[in-house]
Amino acid sequence: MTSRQTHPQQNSADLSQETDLAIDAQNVTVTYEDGTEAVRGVSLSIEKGEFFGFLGPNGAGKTTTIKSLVTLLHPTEGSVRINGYDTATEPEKVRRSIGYMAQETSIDRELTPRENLQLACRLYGVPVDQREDRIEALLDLVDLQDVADTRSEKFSGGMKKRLDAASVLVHRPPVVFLDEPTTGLDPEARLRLWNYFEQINEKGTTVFLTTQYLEEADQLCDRLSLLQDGQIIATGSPETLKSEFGMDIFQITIENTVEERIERAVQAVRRIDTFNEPTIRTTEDGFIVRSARAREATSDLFAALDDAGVSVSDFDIRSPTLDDVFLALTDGSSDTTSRADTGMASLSAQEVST
Ligand SMILES: Nc1ncnc2c1ncn2[C@@H]1O[C@H](COP(=O)(O)OP(=O)(O)OP(=O)(O)O)[C@@H](O)[C@H]1O
Repeated sequence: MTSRQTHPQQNSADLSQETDLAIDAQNVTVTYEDGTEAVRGVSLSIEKGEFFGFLGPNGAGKTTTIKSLVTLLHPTEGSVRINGYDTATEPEKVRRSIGYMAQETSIDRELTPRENLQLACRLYGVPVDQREDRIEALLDLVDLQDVADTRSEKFSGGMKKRLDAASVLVHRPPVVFLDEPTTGLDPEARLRLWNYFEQINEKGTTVFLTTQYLEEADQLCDRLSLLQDGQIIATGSPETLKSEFGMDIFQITIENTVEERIERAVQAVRRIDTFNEPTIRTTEDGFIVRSARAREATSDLFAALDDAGVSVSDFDIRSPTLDDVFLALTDGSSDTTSRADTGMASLSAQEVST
């Protein structure tokens, strides 16, 4: 996690106007030519130094929003100011004051990491006398010193992403936009990238990160917004969202599992008043109860199961995760909905090397 303190000396002083907000978007709406309403009335007020997550399933509108913020797309409605600059009237100033890591890596595979960073320095107008030091520091940051002079063509997906991350930082932008930077990476590569993002944020850089990974947002972000169908459905710190929307989860495994016995157990649990409108979902070998009062109802639960003649072989009670928040908010807490139905990904999902 991060300090919200900004350290202006770390970033080029002329890249940001006097304002407390790094990102100030009001009522951004994007309708594509074919009529798709990809983003509908999104407003964001992100302070300098924040690590902000923008979270949503495939097609929720994350990339469209990020493109509106980095001047690659004109919103149909609404306004955006980045570092105090208006994206409609001062796009050049916005571009100079940001780093943007797109979903597709933009590195030149024919070039070595050092050459890629030299190229980025030229493109971003980094003063010639500062280039060498910055390149060395960035190669260190992303652990590519050992392969600094090797052509990047055969690099792993994680190495390419690290190089890409370094190349958007050469001009020390006060704000960086990262569009699903860890999608498709293996867990180790993902953890390394998280580490770099945390480091740049600790040095005062505002980070705007889109991700499908709830755990990623939970781990890194000071605050986050959940996006669904182009609209923000909740904003807050991971802790606030979990305490506001997540309910404790009680998972029960019962002995000698047969459908009839599970059903009998569920009926018994439904009659427990203490739970106060719980959501109950059956599993292969038992059931899961979601309730704001799961912990208080523990002894009632065991008594009810005992009365119903059902023996428990295992149980677990846990605090909600952001997955649970998302399920609750998207009305996915019904008996039949699983995480897969939300389209959100988990870090335990199949890893793919790019
Ligand atoms: N150029 C386009 N023309 C028409 N519709 C588009 C265009 N680009 C995206 N869309 C649609 O807009 C919606 C939002 O897409 P967007 O790529 O912003 O979502 P996303 O949350 O970034 O998803 P993903 O994680 O898959 O990249 C989707 O329905 C998508 O099909």
